[in-house]
Amino acid sequence: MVVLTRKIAVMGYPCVGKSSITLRFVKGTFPDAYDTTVEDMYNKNYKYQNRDYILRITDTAGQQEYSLFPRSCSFDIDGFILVYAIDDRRSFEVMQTIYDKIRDNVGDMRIPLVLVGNKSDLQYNSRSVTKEEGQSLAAQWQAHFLETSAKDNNAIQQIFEKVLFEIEVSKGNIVRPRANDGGKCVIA
Ligand SMILES: Nc1nc2c(ncn2[C@@H]2O[C@H](COP(=O)(O)OP(=O)(O)OP(=O)(O)O)[C@@H](O)[C@H]2O)c(=O)[nH]1
Repeated sequence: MVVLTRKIAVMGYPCVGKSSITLRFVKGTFPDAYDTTVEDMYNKNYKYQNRDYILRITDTAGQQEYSLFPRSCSFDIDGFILVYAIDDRRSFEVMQTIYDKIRDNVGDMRIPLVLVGNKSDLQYNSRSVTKEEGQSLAAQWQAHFLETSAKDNNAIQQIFEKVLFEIEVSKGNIVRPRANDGGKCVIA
């Protein structure tokens, strides 16, 4: 049996839910207490489109505008998940800076990347970034966009499936569907 290894980095401002998203996906749990991450690495066996994967997920320490780009994300990462929290405007504003640093490290080609607005469960009380703003930023990057809640387990699995889809497209294993294909993808 062939098992494919794919490396994914989860990046973003502190306290936006990077660890919570990762733990929700890897272990199915939501940690109650907030614990600042230095850097954690998780492995998850995952089946996607009839292929078996080991996903190696790096949950990075939160990045501010002037943080150094984590060495662990400088090379050998197949796809990125960039997370902000919809109730934290600052966390959205640093997304472009983090994206620019990824580009500096990875180069010019299209980067397999998903932009995530987390904490969607707070949308009625404390939203400070609109869904349209998230969509528009992701469109500029030609990236996928999702609003999620690690707390409510909303759209978490989709984050990882979308990044995996982009990774496989970039490796030529899946052909991106054309607009008139009715959204079906073709396994190469
Ligand atoms: N309401 C709500 N709270 C969340 C959600 N996800 C995470 N949190 C809370 O946000 C806080 C930070 O979550 P973490 O997952 O530790 O965030 P992080 O981005 O990994 O933080 P750093 O390690 O400091 O960078 C914790 O109190 C979580 O319980 C969510 O979807 N909804």
